[in-house]
Amino acid sequence: MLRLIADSHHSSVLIDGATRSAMTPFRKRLGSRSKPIKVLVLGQPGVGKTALIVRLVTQRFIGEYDPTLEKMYTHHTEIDGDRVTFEILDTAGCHPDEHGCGLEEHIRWANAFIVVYSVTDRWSFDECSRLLFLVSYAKRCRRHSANGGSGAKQMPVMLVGNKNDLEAQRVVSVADGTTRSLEIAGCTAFSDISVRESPGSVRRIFTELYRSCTRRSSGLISRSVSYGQTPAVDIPMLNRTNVDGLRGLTLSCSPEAPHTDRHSPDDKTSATKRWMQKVIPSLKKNNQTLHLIRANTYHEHIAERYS
Ligand SMILES: Nc1nc2c(ncn2[C@@H]2O[C@H](COP(=O)(O)OP(=O)(O)OP(=O)(O)O)[C@@H](O)[C@H]2O)c(=O)[nH]1
Repeated sequence: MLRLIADSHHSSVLIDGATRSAMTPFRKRLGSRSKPIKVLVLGQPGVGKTALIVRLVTQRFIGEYDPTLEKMYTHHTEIDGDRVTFEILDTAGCHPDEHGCGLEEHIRWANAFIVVYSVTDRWSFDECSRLLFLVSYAKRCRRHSANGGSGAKQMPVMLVGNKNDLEAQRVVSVADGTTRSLEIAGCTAFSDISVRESPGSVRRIFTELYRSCTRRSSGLISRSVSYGQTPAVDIPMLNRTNVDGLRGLTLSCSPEAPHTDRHSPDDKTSATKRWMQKVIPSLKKNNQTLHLIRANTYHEHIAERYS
């Protein structure tokens, strides 16, 4: 069994099964959060669930992971000055139809969800819909249960397309992922990343989950989309932004920054607009509005509206 060792900044412990617990020293922070955020990581076998979690807790990409064991990880970190503990359950390729899989129980246990697919595997993407449906159904049940409504709205669900370093083998486009995340009720964010190439994107996913749980991400923004920073992507780097007064999907880009798009001779702004043309129909269908915030005018909160 793989055992992870605490590093200097983020004390991280792997727990065998869900029953054993472990504590590691943690230096005092300004703020604190006593309740751990329980994150359930779902997805088909081989999409990179374990790699994603291991990347978070060790900052390493190990390459090969035990495909059969279900594992619980505890990760202590600091976000926005708060001490944060994540309990992360890796469902290890558990298929929804498998007998004794315990998926429903896991969904009940969790208060944040990451549903992972591989951008090189269409089936893993299609199966996400079912997982997202199960999660969203469980959330609705909690909301309607006698006293269970309180936390239901704060249960973020993130759809993550992994392995975008394998651009040549990509069969699920970023637009597909974005559209799916907009179509499925209860999905709060979408990210197209490479666990292997972009450790920062993994960290951003968990930061986003924490902020959603604590309602610190702008409540005005109904969805968020982000990309791992990799030269292989055929669209520019876009980040979710918190901008007061805007509803819908908000993106920021840096048109003045040197573009890293090796597939297109266009500058970032053109690439952004091209990409938006693909996404806008699905936004309209879902009554979403897309705002493009230029990074250089971001602080003045000047937005160009595309709707
Ligand atoms: N190229 C590439 N390979 C990746 C990436 N993430 C994971 N992998 C590889 O994909 C394979 C499967 O990764 P795992 O983390 O074991 O996938 P899993 O979803 O946990 O699989 P199960 O445990 O079977 O459910 C491994 O060989 C990883 O090295 C990535 O971002 N890029």
